[in-house]
Amino acid sequence: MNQDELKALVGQAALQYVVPGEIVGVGTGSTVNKFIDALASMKDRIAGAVSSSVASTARLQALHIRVFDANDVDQISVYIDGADEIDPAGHMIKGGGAALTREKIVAAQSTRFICIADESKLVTTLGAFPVPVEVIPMAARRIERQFAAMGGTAKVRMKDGVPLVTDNGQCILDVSGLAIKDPLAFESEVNQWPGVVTVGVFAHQKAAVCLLGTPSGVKTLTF
Ligand SMILES: O=C[C@H](O)[C@H](O)[C@H](O)COP(=O)(O)O
Repeated sequence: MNQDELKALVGQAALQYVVPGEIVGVGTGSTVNKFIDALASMKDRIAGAVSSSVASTARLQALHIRVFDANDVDQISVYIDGADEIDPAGHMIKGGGAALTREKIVAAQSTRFICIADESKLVTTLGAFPVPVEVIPMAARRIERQFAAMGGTAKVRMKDGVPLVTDNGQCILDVSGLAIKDPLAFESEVNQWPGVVTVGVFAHQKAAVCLLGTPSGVKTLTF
């Protein structure tokens, strides 16, 4: 099975966590796209979705799945999203698709985070994947220096030759060279730096379950 097929496998498997009659929280990315496509098969049995990005909203709406504004919804039972890395405790790095801020908002609004990923995303220690951090552009240089003091190298994410602009009108720093041994402490610290909108370490909103796509099928990890 190739990586795309593994993503489709977990996207389909995530349907078992969707609560009929309710609104489901929907993440962003290539694995979530598989979930959204699978969700279309039960669109008449759910109330709709709260989406974490412009891209996921467009895909949901194209499949005639109703998308609610997060402000119009109270608690969500289940949030389904992918990850760039997940550790054995369910802490994750997210934001490879630049959607980390809205993802963290919808995850915070949800009771259970169900992570869907192919097995390449499971790591012992977070940090081999550069940590995405959404920042206010005028603070980017200062935040780069703060990461340098920690031993990391931060680079502004580019798209088509110019700094990428997120759905929230901000930019992304990708920080390499960090081995994140204490994800909770790391997330708390970076969150306090002026100009940081969201750090792409999800330790306070970690996964409750991870559906991991492997060549021998879906492996379920619970945390
Ligand atoms: O901003 C994007 C998200 O955090 C994605 O969920 C993450 O990058 C994983 O994406 P993919 O499923 O495409 O590997």
